[in-house]
Amino acid sequence: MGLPDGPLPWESEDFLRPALQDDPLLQADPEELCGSEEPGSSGGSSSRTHDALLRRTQAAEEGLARSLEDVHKLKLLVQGLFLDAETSKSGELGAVAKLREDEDEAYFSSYGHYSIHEEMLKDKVRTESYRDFMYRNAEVFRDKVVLDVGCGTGILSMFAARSGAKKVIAVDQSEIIYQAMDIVRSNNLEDKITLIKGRIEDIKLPVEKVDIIISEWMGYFLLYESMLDSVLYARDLYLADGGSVYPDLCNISLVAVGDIQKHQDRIAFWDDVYGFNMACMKKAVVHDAVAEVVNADTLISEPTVIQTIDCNTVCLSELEFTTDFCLKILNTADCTQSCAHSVFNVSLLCQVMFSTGPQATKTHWRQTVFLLEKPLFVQAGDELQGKIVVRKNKKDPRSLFVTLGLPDRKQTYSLQ
Ligand SMILES: C[S@@+](CC[C@H](N)C(=O)[O-])C[C@H]1O[C@@H](n2cnc3c(N)ncnc32)[C@H](O)[C@@H]1O
Repeated sequence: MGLPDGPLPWESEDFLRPALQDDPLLQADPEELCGSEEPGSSGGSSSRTHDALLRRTQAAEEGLARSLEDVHKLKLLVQGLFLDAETSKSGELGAVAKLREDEDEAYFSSYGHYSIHEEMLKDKVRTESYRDFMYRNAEVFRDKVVLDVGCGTGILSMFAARSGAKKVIAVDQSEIIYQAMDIVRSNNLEDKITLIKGRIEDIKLPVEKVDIIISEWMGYFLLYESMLDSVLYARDLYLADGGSVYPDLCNISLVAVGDIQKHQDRIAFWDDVYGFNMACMKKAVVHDAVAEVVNADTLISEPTVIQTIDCNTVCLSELEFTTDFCLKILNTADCTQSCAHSVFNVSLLCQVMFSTGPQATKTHWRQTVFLLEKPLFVQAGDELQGKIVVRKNKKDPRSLFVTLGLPDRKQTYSLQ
């Protein structure tokens, strides 16, 4: 897959101009439309704004109707403004929330199959960390209303219920929720856990506010899948003052790796494949970030944190970032790749944390490897300076582009 090449049609001003140039409301500053209302308030001006926007959408549909597709894009834009106005504390609406159902279908159908849930449930580091933090902090959950964003089989909801939550609302868009309904009944927790099928961005919860949001939203390289966007959406709309999102603190670290064997397997391999030169394939190979287990013996630097996320305060824009880093080299070697991993932390009374790093117990996330096209010679004691840029793919906001700048090179990788 190539790099993003310019804005989508509805992102360009030219697309909007013919439709909107005479419409003062749609030309208004988005901040004016958002006003200063609290998220979730059913105050008049947001719904008025919504009505007015809808009226204008209808007019736009009648007047414009360049094609059904154009009208759909316009509706999306208006819907985006409406949601901004009514729901988002920060005034931001993530690209994931704006995805059409058909654009996001493959994502949710992948979660409909039992096997992905089996893999996650069998990842003891992950699942036991969630269990331990809820069971050991039962006083935090007692009599609370809890929202589980993306409940899957319902495992986190059931941990929360067993920890004494008064009510748990479990939401998932994928078909796995039908299994969760059976699972919850089989464990006699139907009085406590309410399951709702739908995207958190599309449904209305049966309560105005929740005390706690739990979610297992973490993807490869922490941010792949962009599911954190959905958790932040839920936080801004439903979390009561003084409420908490768990896990709360996460970070992404980078470390240098010297693994010539792995490099040859993936790069030099193409020079001679059964006697044929396939070197042109290298260009494709080096742009793919790969999730794999890195042998801890091949690490040649100290890890360095490139991003810290506090789920209670982070805003959407911070999920794309640029960070300068410095890797302290410990061993003289050819640096063949860098690898990223995450640490998840739940800073409660009884703190629980786990790492997906190469030196920790293996998890289903493994590590994310960024292979260097050509190895880079480094010596013990060197400080390898670099810059990392993380951006969502505009054409597919659940996937990411990561650009790694090192002293004499720059490479962009895609995570998809
Ligand atoms: C990583 S799985 C976690 C499942 C479960 N919580 C667990 O810990 O085993 C994420 C789940 O969130 C669901 N999900 C992702 N984004 C969602 C959204 N915006 N609305 C509703 N469900 C969502 C997916 O369908 C998937 O089942």
